[in-house]
Amino acid sequence: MGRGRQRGRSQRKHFKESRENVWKRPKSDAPDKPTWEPFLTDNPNFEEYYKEQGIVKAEEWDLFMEILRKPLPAAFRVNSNSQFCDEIISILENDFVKSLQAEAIEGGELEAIKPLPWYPKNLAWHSNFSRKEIRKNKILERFHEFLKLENEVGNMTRQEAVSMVPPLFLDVHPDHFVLDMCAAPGSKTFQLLEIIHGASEPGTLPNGMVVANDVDFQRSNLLIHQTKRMCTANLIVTNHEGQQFPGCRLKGLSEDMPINQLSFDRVLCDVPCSGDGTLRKAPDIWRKWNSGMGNGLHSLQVILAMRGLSLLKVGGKMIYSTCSMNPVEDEAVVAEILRRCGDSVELVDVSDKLPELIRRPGLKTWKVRDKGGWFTSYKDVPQNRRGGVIVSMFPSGKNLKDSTETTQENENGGVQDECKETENSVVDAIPDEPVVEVSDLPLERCMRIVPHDQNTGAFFIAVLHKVSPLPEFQEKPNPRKHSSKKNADSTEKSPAEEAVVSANTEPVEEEDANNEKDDDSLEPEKQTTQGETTITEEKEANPPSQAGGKRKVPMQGRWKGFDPVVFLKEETLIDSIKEFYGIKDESFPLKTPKDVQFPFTTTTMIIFHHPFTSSLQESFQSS
Ligand SMILES: C[S@@+](CC[C@H](N)C(=O)[O-])C[C@H]1O[C@@H](n2cnc3c(N)ncnc32)[C@H](O)[C@@H]1O
Repeated sequence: MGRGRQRGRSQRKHFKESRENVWKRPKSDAPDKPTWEPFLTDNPNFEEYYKEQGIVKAEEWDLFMEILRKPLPAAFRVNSNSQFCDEIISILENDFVKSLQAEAIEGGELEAIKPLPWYPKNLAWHSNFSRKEIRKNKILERFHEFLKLENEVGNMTRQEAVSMVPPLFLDVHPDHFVLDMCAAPGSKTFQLLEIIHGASEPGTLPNGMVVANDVDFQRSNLLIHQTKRMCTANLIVTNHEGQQFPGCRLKGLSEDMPINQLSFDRVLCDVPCSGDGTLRKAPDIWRKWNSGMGNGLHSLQVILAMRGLSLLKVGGKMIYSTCSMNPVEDEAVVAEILRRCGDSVELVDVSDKLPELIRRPGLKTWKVRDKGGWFTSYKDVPQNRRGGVIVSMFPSGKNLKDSTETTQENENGGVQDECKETENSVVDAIPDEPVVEVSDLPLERCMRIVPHDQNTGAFFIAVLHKVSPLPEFQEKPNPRKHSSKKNADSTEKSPAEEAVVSANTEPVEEEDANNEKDDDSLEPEKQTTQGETTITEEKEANPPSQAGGKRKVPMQGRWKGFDPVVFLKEETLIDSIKEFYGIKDESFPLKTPKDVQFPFTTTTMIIFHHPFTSSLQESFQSS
């Protein structure tokens, strides 16, 4: 057994043990025994911040906090492409639900697993059992084993309920080219692949494809691990800074077809964020949270979204989403990209879609906080705070004081006149009162899901439609301006802000947390082939810089992560697989030809796991 695998096991054990103990209270009969304290579920800064932002109505506040402090119910999805999909739903409905209901009636306590009412075709479910209950109850134990096994083979996926929402609003079709810009650990990529494969006949490949990108190569391992359960040939995984994602060229299928610039029908921009929507699942965020976390990510989020829009086809749609409730990471980012894009991008009203999903309209007004205090308008931000607090964080996106001064110099119009001039904002100002900026962009079309709406985590989603090419200067990434390392807007980091590095990523489901292997040797290729289409990078992206704090840069050169191709070397193992699948030598030669290197044969074995064996077999044999 390799060193990497051993280390992985012990990491997993340690991880599990620490997770088990998170909610455990010290036993009164063993006071001297060292035990884990439960995580604090208090943070005065958090409470003050969200009260001030009016994230929920005053009368909802106590319920909001109460639910935030409760552990999150587990949620999972049945893979709609699995050949066992109907069977699995039937087992859930007729076996587990009924047995649990019967037990609940007898014992009066257990709550049965339930489908999520807003997810189509009863494909997504949630259950609300503690680990203790699982250990004590035979049906739950059996259910847990079932879930683990089906998850492993790709028939089911554990995924936080609200994280399932963005792909549902993206309106993906099987022939779409989709870019998932910040994709790891890949739960939404998996959903996108399900849609791409949705209509294809067994043995055929759909025309669409998903390019799943993440800057973090270690998290990309999880992405590969997650998506390989789909057995798809319609996925490319890339390791770029999303804001520098390179322009790609599609090589024509025939000589008379010109080379085309690759643009995407759909883009999912599920950005790194402060992650306070995942507090119920990752309670350590209670301790780390501070308002600087959101401020420090705002600029990166804007440039990621802008690059997504520039890679989007005219007529295409993009989702901007975060698992944060913070308006500086949510509405402020959407407002800024709408301002930058002018009439070329619209915020889509999706209020009639998925009516059973409870959500709230986006905010029109918010404030910005940093160590210096609260600011209602950029004009109030002192010079020495302007490194960390920038103008696009405010509802107007403008430095109203500067404009007002100009207006006042010309005539006595004051702020009200400025208000007329400001296309995208309304400003309520009474002399000597703080200015309250209210965006008049249609931000109510964004949606925010808060935990007490339907016992979930929190999420923010905006659907954008590119109606015409972006203003020319917004179409291309500007390496100088857009490199996150050099981004002056987000340089000021408080010590607690550094904590964002661990909080800004959607937490990985426990089962996914152990996929490391450290002795792999697959060279990443500059050219990737998908079907007959060759995708060539137009240019090398700039050297990767640090995104969103002290993020590790992706490994260049040798692939050091999880190897998606397993090399089988033992003849006996190969023979047993041949026997199991009934593979005949003449139809699919597996023996190593004398003049061919061994990996040729072993790669063939991997392709054999692929459901589209016949078509791949043909192209493989002819190559
Ligand atoms: C919220 S998580 C994405 C969750 C993922 N969409 C899913 O559903 O499984 C954000 C991801 O963005 C990645 N990330 C951070 N900075 C990035 C950048 N500049 N470009 C691309 N990805 C980035 C992180 O590594 C992280 O995996």
